[in-house]
Amino acid sequence: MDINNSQPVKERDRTLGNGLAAAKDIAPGDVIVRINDTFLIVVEKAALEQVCSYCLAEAEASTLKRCVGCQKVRYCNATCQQADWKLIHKSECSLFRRLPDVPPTPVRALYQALRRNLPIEQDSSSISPQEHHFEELKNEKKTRDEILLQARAAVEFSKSPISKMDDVAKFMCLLTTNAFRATLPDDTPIGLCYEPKLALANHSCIPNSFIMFDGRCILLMALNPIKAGESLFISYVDFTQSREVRRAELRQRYFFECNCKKCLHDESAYQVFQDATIVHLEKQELFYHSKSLGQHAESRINTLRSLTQEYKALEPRIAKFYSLVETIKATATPSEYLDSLKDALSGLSMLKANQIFALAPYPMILDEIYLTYVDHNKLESALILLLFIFLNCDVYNWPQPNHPVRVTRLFTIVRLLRYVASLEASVVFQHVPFMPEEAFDKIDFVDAVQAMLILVNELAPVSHGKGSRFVRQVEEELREAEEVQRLRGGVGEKLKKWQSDSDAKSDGGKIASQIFEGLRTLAGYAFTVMEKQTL
Ligand SMILES: C[S@@+](CC[C@H](N)C(=O)[O-])C[C@H]1O[C@@H](n2cnc3c(N)ncnc32)[C@H](O)[C@@H]1O
Repeated sequence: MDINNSQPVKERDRTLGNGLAAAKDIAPGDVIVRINDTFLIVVEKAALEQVCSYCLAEAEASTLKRCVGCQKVRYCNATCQQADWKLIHKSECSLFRRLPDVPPTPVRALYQALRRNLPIEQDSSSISPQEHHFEELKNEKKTRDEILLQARAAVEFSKSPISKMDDVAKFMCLLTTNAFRATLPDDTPIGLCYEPKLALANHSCIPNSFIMFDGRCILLMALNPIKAGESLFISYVDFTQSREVRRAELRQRYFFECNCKKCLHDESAYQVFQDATIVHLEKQELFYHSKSLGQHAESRINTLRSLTQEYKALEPRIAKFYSLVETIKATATPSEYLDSLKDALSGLSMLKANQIFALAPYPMILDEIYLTYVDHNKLESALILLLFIFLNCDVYNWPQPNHPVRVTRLFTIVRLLRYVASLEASVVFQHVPFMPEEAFDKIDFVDAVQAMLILVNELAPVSHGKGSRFVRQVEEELREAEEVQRLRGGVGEKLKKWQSDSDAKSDGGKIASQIFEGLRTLAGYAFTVMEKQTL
């Protein structure tokens, strides 16, 4: 499935600088570019215990083998260790042994570039000219000092000639503007990645493509159908945030004012959803009916139009929420933090009354509450809240079903369902005594695990790439779920049949429909949960 790297044609767009464009017509979920061995990847300090420093596979620290020399990095096996030794660790290992701590990630990136003799000079023929905002960064004293300090450290550590300082400082600016956050399949950040070919992709708050990592391999994948010659846009920021938040981040880090359609007209998630080209997948349809999502979005757009003043009046409360997360989270006890989140939510009661759940910061507050439940092992409540977030926020904020954030959410729902499935019903009720018994009536959680995994399995190749680690993991978990079902002698075979024929009217289709209806009912208790669930 490799695509020739030279296929995406570069185009000169006068307003955005260099960019990428599609070389041929592309369908959602297609891999536009696949680069098997990325130019530069550095695992950050916080992830060193959690991932193999060469192939970037996640594993328990106890199963990864520590480098006996520096004791800092870990590997899956001897093959990964030898490959990394050859690539960079031979140098880095002795550096780590000399230093009291692992140097900052950008310094290690520069060090690696210098030790590997990567072509970092801007006029180098192997790196096409890229925006590095050297002048802008130079003008900000704090940033300039930091960049110079980091460049000096890298030059010193790598024993490079001091004459390289200028190039190194420029490359540092290039990294600041062009590096990607390397991530695990579930979007957990694990380091820094620089890939010159893909760094040319420009930004839009309504992107038509996205970056995906699969170990050391980096993919550019399509969200929408894209015609040959059309520009490719990824999003540099969380595009579900408000326009102010997005623009501030883009200005500060990338030095431009975003003028995409969403920014120009301050479009809401519901408007973007209505304009999006969404591929309807029959199995997913049984969980969320896209027709009713469309109707709901349309009526939210009308409601928002009639509530312009009231919505404007919420701005101070919204600003308060952002400062809350930054300040209180670090100092308050978890219970106090949860109470503040609920306060923030009740300050936005106008949005709840009008069922406008997809607008920032409503989903962010719900997310924080959900994460607080997870952190405190309130997993039944976390499940109910996540189902609500998925069905009321995510489906609008990430309109394309193959968006990796959406698919990862579904997979997290599977994990929580599996936890509940492992408990006796009476134990579940003890954990959430405030839930009425009938809330769980319609659901067999073991069946629900299988049905949801079928949805994730359908999406994983178009969200994470065919044959990727994530796809293999989902396939493995689906096989396990089927085996459990086989031993139980339940509806597993019928669901399996539905998986291959997608027939909503078949026995399996009807069973899946009932399961999803049960899950939607459960999501309907999200506010009961938030009212009653303490830590
Ligand atoms: C990662 S680079 C993308 C490639 C860049 N256009 C180039 O010519 O090298 C990021 C920089 O591209 C420019 N850029 C990207 N998206 C843009 C947009 N939507 N509007 C204006 N400038 C943009 C900004 O200067 C930004 O700092």
